[in-house]
Amino acid sequence: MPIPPAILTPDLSTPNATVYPSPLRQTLGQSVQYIKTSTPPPLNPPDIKVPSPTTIIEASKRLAAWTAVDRHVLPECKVIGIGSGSTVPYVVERIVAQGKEMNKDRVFIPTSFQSKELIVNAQLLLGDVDQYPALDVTVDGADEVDETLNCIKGGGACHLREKVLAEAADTFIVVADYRKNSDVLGKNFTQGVPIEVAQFAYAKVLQNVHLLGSPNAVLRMAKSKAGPVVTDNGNFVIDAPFPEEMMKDPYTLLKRLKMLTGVVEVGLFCHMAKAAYFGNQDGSVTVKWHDGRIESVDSGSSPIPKANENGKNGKHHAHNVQMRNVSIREM
Ligand SMILES: O=C[C@H](O)[C@H](O)[C@H](O)COP(=O)(O)O
Repeated sequence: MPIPPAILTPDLSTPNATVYPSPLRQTLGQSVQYIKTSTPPPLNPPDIKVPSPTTIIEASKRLAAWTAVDRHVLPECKVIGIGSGSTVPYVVERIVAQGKEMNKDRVFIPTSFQSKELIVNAQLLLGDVDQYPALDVTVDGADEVDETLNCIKGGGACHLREKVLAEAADTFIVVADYRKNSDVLGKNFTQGVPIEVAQFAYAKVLQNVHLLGSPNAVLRMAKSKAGPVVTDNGNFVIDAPFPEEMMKDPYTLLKRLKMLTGVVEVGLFCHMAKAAYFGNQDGSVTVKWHDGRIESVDSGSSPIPKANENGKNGKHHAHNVQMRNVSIREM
């Protein structure tokens, strides 16, 4: 996929609250507020050919990733966590598009072998959390996100390092396509909560996870290798589907799972994300904020980004894809 050559310095203003206070839905004891934002930065996506279901999903991922990078990977962000999964390449793509000058004094911390490769291949400076235990921002994908920004992560078995970098960052941002936008975890991502376990302890942990309410929990097996998946940390992964009632309170479930001896990390990320960006089929981006606000960023009617006119001298110029003013709508 071509990296857009433009060096963009978008209008990186944060959402500018014209707040509509009517309490439409309760989340975390707060009312949902639908907000109107200032004109969001234009996107400048490269050409994508004829839409097919796959490219619509990919376009949705890209829209989410680019919008999130434009808003949260700001010039002052110098230590940046790079998540894992199929949405994160678009995050790196957009960061690269901010230009060499912007990136020359930044360091990028990977959450996996995959994201290390992305950083190295993009010729960005690779760092380690050993050297940089405090990050400005981490941007990562998710398998599912609920109403209050709890996430299931670890579909790619990367959730231990991802959680470390999510926690270490001042700002943790999630990017995903519309399929991940959910009200209760486990509805869309049905394979279960990923639980990284020490190899030695897996059978005992599995037994305990069954007793804890997930009788169908299994050890994750590799696809092109005989035997189980082994994480970047040399551990195994258990996938544990829990009943909806338990998934409605993921924080309690997280605490119970973490108490099991042999569990290294659980792929439930509770109360961590500041915002989650979902690219939609219609070309809009839904942004769920940690305080319950839901924003809809309309980038035009087509789900497939059109060709662009590149910016010059680090400034924005006209783009064919202009994100219109944010519309307010109930969801
Ligand atoms: O272990 C993998 C990570 O948690 C990913 O961020 C997650 O699985 C989402 O990946 P994708 O963007 O490919 O759906």
